[in-house]
Amino acid sequence: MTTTPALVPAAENRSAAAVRSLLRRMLTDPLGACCLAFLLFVIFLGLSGPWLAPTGPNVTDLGAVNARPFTSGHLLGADATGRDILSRLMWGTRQTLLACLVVLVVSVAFGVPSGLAAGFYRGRFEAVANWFSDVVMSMPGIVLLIALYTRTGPDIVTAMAVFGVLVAPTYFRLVRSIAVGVRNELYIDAAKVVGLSDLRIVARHVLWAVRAPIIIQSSFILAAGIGIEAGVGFLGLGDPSRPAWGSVLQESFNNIYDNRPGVAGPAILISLTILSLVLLGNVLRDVLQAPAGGKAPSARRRRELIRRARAAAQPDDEQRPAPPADAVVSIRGLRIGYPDGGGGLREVVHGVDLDVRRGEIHGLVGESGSGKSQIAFSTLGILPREAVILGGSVLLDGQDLLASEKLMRHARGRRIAYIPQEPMANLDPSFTVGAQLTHGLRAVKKTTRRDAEKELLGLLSRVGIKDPEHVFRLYPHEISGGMAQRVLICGAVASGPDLIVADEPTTALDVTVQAEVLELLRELRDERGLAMILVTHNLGVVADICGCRTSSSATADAGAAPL
Ligand SMILES: Nc1ncnc2c1ncn2[C@@H]1O[C@H](COP(=O)(O)OP(=O)(O)OP(=O)(O)O)[C@@H](O)[C@H]1O
Repeated sequence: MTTTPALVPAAENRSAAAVRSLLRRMLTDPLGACCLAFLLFVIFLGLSGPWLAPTGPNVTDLGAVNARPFTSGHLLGADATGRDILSRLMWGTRQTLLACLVVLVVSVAFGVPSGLAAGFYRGRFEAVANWFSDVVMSMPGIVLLIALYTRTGPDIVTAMAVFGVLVAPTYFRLVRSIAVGVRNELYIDAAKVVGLSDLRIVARHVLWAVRAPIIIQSSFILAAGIGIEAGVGFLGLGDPSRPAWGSVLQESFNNIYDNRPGVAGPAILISLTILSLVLLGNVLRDVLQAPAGGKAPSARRRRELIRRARAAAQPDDEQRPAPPADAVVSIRGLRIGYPDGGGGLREVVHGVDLDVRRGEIHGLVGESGSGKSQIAFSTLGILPREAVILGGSVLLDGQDLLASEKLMRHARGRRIAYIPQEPMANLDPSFTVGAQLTHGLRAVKKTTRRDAEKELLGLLSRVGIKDPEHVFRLYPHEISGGMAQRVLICGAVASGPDLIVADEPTTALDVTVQAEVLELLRELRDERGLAMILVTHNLGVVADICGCRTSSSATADAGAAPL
């Protein structure tokens, strides 16, 4: 017995659901819906041309020579030989769409596989492919197309295939740069370790990562294809026996002194199609590259969600104990939710009360996903954009930080500091340790650079960094994880905060360094009378550093397990 067959329909359902969700999000965007509707109309125009066009593409009506738009029987007018412009545009739509499709297929066929191979394998292939791409990009497209005309005659498909080769480097560069990043991800190493071939890894993981940028880029390439096809036709390089948008525009333009409004039909159609494709590309970018957590709700929607959540709250939810006088920070009735993607809200923190006193390290424990980080982030005002604070307060000196962005900004870094989980990821690799610490301190404290450096060197030594002058000049990649965490602790305490929020500060460190860092935190608490919120999974850490004073009120989504 195997469960594999059951997984296939599930995966298919998931991708069908993803496509449906993408379409829904595009259609709910008014701009996306309008662009899509217009492009569907253009496709309909092309497909229905032979049946719905008022006349054939080359039928002349000598009575209608240079007829203006809205003349009877000629909605968009007629050209100098009496051919109906609307009919020629409808017949020509197929030729134009075919030309765009050729550009797209050729450029994707050349650009995407070469970009994937160059980004994934790098080395000599990448160097050669880069060189080719640079050479191709430096070629003057229109001049090449004119030169081609002299050899092949009016062959729009060949001309657009050549244009496809000329724009292939845009895909190559895009795909290569993404593939270079993806190949270093740990899941690629994991895929190699389980024995997947390079081809399967590229097809399954790398191609998946580049799919959204390729789709977005394609709409811009299609727009460029229409422009180039129109340009080629306009220069008279198209096939005179087959109408296309560019050649219809050229005929109308040649006749502009006799029938000025006649240019309007083809010009508007070409412009609107290019505009729709470009705008659709922008909408696709917004939809496909929206943050994983989803879109932040609008202010109106946010108010509505808060109103509904408050209406649904139990009456005793609002009756909270008054904050004790000696608390540095008090959280009361904190409730946080996230839009669930179906118009509702998923509440992840359900009414948390918490007081932290001076000199107290308050352990915040709970199983993964129970909302510990959400509570910590809300005291710092750094919740994700899509988070909705449904109720409650974070009181510092009796003032609610959640009620005023100005208060929160002022408190953050000065009164409340943060020690993160991943020390390396929180240091900018482009700047030295000293530059980052000095910049951070001078952002919250009026002091000269020299004084700031002096103070920071003393603090670095205090947090256990040997030879602080040397470390001050090093870049983050030149120090160890434990040293990086000490540097961040130094940065956090430098401004003399009242409260430190430490989000799993020892998780990324090895056991010996963990113990040293915890000891350091305890010493700093004792020396400076700091209050601390310590988010952790590690009950040993809690027992060691927090004594018996741990939160018993973090009742969040997945069922916190307070001590
Ligand atoms: N940006 C987001 N969008 C939607 N839901 C989110 C987002 N961030 C967090 N959540 C949800 O909020 C809940 C609490 O997350 P949080 O990160 O606070 O958990 P945690 O207790 O800190 O977990 P861990 O110990 O694993 O870090 C989780 O169910 C999570 O799925």
